[in-house]
Amino acid sequence: MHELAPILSIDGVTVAFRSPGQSEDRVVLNRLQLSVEAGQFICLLGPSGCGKTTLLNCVAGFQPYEGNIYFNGARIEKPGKERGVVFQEYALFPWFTVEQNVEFGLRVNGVPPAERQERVRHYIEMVGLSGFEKHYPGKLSGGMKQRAGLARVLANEPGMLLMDEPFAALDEQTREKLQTELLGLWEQQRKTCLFVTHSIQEAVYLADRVIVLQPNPARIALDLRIDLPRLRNRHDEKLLQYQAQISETLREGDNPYGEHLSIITA
Ligand SMILES: Nc1ncnc2c1ncn2[C@@H]1O[C@H](COP(=O)(O)OP(=O)(O)OP(=O)(O)O)[C@@H](O)[C@H]1O
Repeated sequence: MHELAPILSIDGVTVAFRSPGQSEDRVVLNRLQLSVEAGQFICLLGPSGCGKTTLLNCVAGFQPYEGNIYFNGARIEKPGKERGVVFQEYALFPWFTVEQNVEFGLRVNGVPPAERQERVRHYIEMVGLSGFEKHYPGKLSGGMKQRAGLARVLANEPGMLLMDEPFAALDEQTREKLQTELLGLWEQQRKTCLFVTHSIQEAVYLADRVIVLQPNPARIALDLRIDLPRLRNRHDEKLLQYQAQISETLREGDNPYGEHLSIITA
């Protein structure tokens, strides 16, 4: 049978850090392997400090690593506009309006003015911020800031979205709303997503595939396909079974630092 070539191939990736005052490196990622097919929505879950952000940063091109990461066949060496990163803290310029924030990356990337304007309009509308173009981030709610942050990244039309706990700073109601909106956007474009979260519920609601990492160094303890159509019912029995399976894996984890208590299970 013909196998789809992965769009993202993480092959033997190792990252070690030297903490201040320590004489030895701490290996956070050790020869990690992961293949992601185009269009897949992957959630990375694991105890605090296990290396989720480090892995995402390697794929974003922010973090040097040993081994190989290929995106669309090219080795990742530095950040690139084909990989859009959405952070928890919105990463908006406070002195720019919403539309100026969305336009900024397009200017930097030399997109011609007419196309820039059209893309700004299109993506602001897509995230539901039409009417707020002239507003400054300081005047927006957390959910609206994250919508603006998403529009800013989507406007660059990246091939993949890298999201590091993008909804963690939001209240529960807003978070759930944005999760559903994100899936709406994802259904339209089917971009490959790598999404870091602490929330098991968020992971099973969003993902095609949940990757559970265990720490010291990070290893894949569970690679779980979430085989349910979207939009999912958050109380669906099968969804709750997936949640229980993930909780169980996290409990079984060997975690001498006891940091897994930060995982949100309920
Ligand atoms: N630049 C750095 N220098 C030294 N140590 C680092 C650096 N970046 C990360 N680390 C360490 O690497 C480990 C993994 O960090 P990372 O942020 O990737 O974990 P995480 O799983 O994303 O954690 P969290 O869920 O709390 O965000 C942690 O022990 C962290 O302290």
